[in-house]
Amino acid sequence: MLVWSARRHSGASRRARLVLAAGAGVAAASLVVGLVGLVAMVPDWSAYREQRVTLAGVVSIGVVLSGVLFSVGLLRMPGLAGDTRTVARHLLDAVVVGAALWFVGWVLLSEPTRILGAATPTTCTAILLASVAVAIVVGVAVVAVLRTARPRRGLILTGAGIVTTAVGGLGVATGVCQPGTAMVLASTVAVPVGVLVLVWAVRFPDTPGEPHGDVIRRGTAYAFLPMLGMAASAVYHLLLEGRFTAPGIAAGIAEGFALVARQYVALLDVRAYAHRLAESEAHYRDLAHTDALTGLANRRGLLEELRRVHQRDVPVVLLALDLDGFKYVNDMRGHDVGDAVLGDVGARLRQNLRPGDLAARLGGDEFAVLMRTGPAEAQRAADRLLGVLCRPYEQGDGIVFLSVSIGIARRTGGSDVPTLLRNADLALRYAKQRGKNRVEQYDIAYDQLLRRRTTLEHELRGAVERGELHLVFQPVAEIPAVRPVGAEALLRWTHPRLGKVRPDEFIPLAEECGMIATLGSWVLHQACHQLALWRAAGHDVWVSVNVSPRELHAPEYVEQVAEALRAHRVPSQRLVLEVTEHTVATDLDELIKRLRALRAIGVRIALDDFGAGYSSLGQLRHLPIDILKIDHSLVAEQKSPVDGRPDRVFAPYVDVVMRLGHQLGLQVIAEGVTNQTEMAAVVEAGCRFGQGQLFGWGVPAEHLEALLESATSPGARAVPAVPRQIGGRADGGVGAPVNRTPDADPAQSSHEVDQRNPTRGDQDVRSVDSAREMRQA
Ligand SMILES: Nc1nc2c(ncn2[C@@H]2O[C@H](COP(=O)(O)OP(=O)(O)OP(=O)(O)O)[C@@H](O)[C@H]2O)c(=O)[nH]1
Repeated sequence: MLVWSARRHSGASRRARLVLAAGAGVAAASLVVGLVGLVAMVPDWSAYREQRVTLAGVVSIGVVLSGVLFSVGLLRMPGLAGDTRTVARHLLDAVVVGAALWFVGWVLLSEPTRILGAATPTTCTAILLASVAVAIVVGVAVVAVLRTARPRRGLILTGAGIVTTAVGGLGVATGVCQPGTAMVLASTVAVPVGVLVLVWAVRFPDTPGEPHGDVIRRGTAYAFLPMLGMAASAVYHLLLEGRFTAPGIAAGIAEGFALVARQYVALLDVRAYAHRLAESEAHYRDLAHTDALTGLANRRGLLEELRRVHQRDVPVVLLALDLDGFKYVNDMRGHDVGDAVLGDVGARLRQNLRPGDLAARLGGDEFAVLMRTGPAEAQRAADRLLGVLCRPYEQGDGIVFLSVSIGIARRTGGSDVPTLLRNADLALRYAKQRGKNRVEQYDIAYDQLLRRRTTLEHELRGAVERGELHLVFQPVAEIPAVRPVGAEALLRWTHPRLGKVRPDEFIPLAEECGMIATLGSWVLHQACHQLALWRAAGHDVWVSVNVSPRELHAPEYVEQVAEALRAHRVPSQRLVLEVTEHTVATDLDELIKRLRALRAIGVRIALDDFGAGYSSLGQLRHLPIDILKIDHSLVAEQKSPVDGRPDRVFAPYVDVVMRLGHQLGLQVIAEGVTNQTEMAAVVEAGCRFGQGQLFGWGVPAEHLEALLESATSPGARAVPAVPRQIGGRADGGVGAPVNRTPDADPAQSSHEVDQRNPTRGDQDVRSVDSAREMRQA
């Protein structure tokens, strides 16, 4: 039956059940032998003393054999069976339990307790062996049940069946030795009951379980129970003045050895566990120091290596690398291609390392190479890496072209790890600033430069709220009458600690750090506010404001301008927005769209710095503008090519631009007019408006108002030329390109401006009211 039921299982489970079936078969056979003997001897049972001893021996052998098979079968059950050490562990546990049980049994059966009294089988020594086998079987069953994960109903039943069968077998062997037949008869019932329970247990599914278990979760506290049982029964035995004979001592020795062996196996388990722990720790440490995408070290790995080399007295150079424009690879080709390129970069770095150097990916498209060498060799290595990393990257559906910027910093006397990292990063930033695709060595001068930039960027963020910004206005004059008709609003920043900050320093910075829109909006409102005040005072003037490419790029800019005009109630024609040729060069279609929208609300558009070199004449034809401002470089005084006389009026480019402007229906303003000769030249070329040193620098609003008043008062004279101030001027219009006026001077104080303030003149001054009037003029 058992064999048949075992076939319902497969693999290890089937094999285990077949062994159990063999055990049950042997147990049944010994039962049959016992019964046959019983039947043969029962008429004169007590007379067959010797034959019964032999029969008890035969049955005991059957019990031992079936006990071994039961133990093996149980230990091979799924959920228990594992490697040799697992089996050894279970077996030793079973011996610990079994030896304790046997010892307790020995105490109870031996003198003086003798619970079986006269029925004690003292003559059949073979039973001793069977009892040991049964004790071990019970131990194995207890351990199997305790060690198997739930649900374990099937295993509990299997254990119960095995124990019942084994105990039944022992009962038969013991009963055969006794003068009466009661015990044999009672025990013969136990064996088939046990086998039936075994058959019943097969109906339950195999238990799952983890034979190896976790050394942390696997407890050995249960071992106290058998020890306590043993100790209590030993004390009890001593108290009754019992003697410890050889079997009792043997059981004690077996228990002791089993416990020691079990501890040894536990120690091996702990050692193996500690080894696994150390291995996984090393693995995770490696992972924690490795970049998953490239397999290079990550930032933590680099830092650890830096700290390590920092303790040694060797030359150390750190290369900081950053791919140029990498975000476009992601944007255009997708993140997967971006990842593949980063992987290739890692591989190229690895292939080009010198022995002992370390490459790392610090994150994103930032890499670093730590070299144990001097700066000259590092420079050569960096140049080589620049070439290697700039080679095309073949990526499935096409080639990716990239360049890289590299900063080099070397460890100097007292510099620590953070300083080395920071210096390499500064050198990298400098390489980026200087146009990318290049190598730069760290220099203290960049450091100061970048520190100042960082300070300025930080301070600029609160400059509007702290009221550190103000506008100055540079007059635009009608020429040759030299009558102010407009003013260009220029932004100035005076910081309480840093003093006056040059516009050509802070405006590009505002562009880069995304503050230009905030500054531009502030300038627009201030300029409109001032325009409203001047108009309320009866001055017929317009104001121009410089607009950055970034502002023009924003779709909401047109609405912002309209809102500013509404808020300050100024006619839109009085506002001129100056865009630079640089803006034109970036995104012409977008620019045209935005300029058209601005003109649609009545605002006039001036193209600043025309001729400085960005836009083509073809583009000019498409640009919806009203005013051309000729760059100062075209206005600058030139000698006549005919006779070389400096006093001879000659402005060929102004002449050309004037014709072009008039052809296109534009007004033209000559910028950077510094003296009478230049004014005469631009007037002769047909230009009627000028701006520059000759007509005044950027002055506070009240000074420009005084200028306007002087121009409109009866008997007013032409505005006198203003002497060039110390240090020149800075054209601080928002969005103005850097260094577009060589004579820039941000340090201009209101005091200086006061001194230069034009006196009221007697020139016949007319007002220019609108673009139409400008055109007529
Ligand atoms: N594919 C990929 N992209 C990443 C990963 N980590 C960061 N990035 C992207 O890498 C880009 C890094 O861009 P930046 O270095 O700021 O800019 P850049 O385009 O390289 O420009 P510059 O450095 O100024 O030349 C960003 O677009 C990030 O989103 C990554 O693991 N995989």
